[in-house]
Amino acid sequence: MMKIFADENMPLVQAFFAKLGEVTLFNGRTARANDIAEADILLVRSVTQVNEALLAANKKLQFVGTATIGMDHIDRTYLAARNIAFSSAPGCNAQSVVEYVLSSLWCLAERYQWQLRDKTVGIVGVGNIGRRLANALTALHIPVLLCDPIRAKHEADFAHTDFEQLCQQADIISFHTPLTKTGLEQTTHLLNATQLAKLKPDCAIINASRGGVIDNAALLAAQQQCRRPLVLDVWEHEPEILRPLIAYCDIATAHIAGHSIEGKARGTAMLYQRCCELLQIPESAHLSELLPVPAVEKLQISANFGLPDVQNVARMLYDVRRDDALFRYHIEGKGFDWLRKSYPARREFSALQLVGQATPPWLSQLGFN
Ligand SMILES: NC(=O)C1=CN([C@@H]2O[C@H](COP(=O)(O)OP(=O)(O)OC[C@H]3O[C@@H](n4cnc5c(N)ncnc54)[C@H](O)[C@@H]3O)[C@@H](O)[C@H]2O)C=CC1
Ligand SMILES: O=C(O)C(=O)[C@H](O)COP(=O)(O)O
Repeated sequence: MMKIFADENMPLVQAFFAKLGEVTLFNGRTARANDIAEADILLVRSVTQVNEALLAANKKLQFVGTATIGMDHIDRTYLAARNIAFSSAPGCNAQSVVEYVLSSLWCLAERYQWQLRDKTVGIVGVGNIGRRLANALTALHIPVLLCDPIRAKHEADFAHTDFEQLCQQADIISFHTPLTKTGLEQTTHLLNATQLAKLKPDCAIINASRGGVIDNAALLAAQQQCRRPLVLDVWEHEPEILRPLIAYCDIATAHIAGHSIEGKARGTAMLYQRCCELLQIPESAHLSELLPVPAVEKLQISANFGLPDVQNVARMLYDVRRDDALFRYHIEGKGFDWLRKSYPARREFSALQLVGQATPPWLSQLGFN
């Protein structure tokens, strides 16, 4: 019987994988080689470094899956050398991150009395998340600048703004790149002391990508010099983050931007589908049948429903201030990993059906059903 080892924080892993083999759960942050030496299939999330140190003792491993978008914790070169099949879950929680950013923008606009339509949002990294965010902001009539040099190289019609220019022009910058450490477009410390000095004095920074995309020490120094609006979901050296930085954040959260129920569950479902393909067996479990029924399924809207109302409806589903309050209350005591493991349920906009005579088309651009 197949031995499947899965991170204990993967939702629905028994529901999906129990028919494929014997499922054993493990602590993703502390897992060592002996813990998973018997695995035929290894399913992880972002906190497990999958490399030779972890896998050298396991000679039978056939497949590694990460139920995440980011892959910076996976040594893909080593897996290829061992001829171990690999899959991530591209886009699984992209909408969840977009809704995190939208909630943060509405929170900042309220706090600083901004009119978001008067602000230009620079999106750095325009893949699954960045493009969805750009669509949503456009639906809200918020101007955007797009920075993605890799897409610019391959897509003649991509409206690229280079990073230097974006830093000088944007009123708000949101990062959505992978964390890469090599290559011409590497993103480690993409926002460093030099670039920070070039931002508009009140340019807001939002990071829900990876902590290392921003030099956190330089960010702290810059904030101490001249405090700007700041939203951090990801931090360098998680879970041992730079604690003094928290006081300089408007919103501080524990790497939970992608943690909607749908976002995490889609990750498990995508790995299940990939395993079924590899094992050449038909899928017998389906996400639509396994997601819990939302507390609020439908909302009747009238012809008067407009953009100001969407913020109120969105806040009913998710208000990032909840996560910020939890973070500040528990970070010193129960800590970063506890905050992630015990993350309260959060449903995506798609869980709510807005019913009306003529629902505005921009609602679907925001992710509503
Ligand atoms: N905070 C959280 O909970 C979550 C964080 N993430 C992070 O967000 C990242 C992005 O996610 P997706 O949009 O789904 O990935 P994606 O791979 O679809 O898009 C990333 C985009 O960044 C671009 N890029 C790479 N290097 C760049 C550079 N130097 N400057 C500008 N653009 C660059 C790529 O060309 C690509 O279009 C993930 O790699 C992951 O690290 C993803 C999900 C949840
Ligand atoms: O998908 C990604 O990439 C993320 O950053 C996930 O939100 C990470 O979630 P965990 O695997 O750390 O629970």
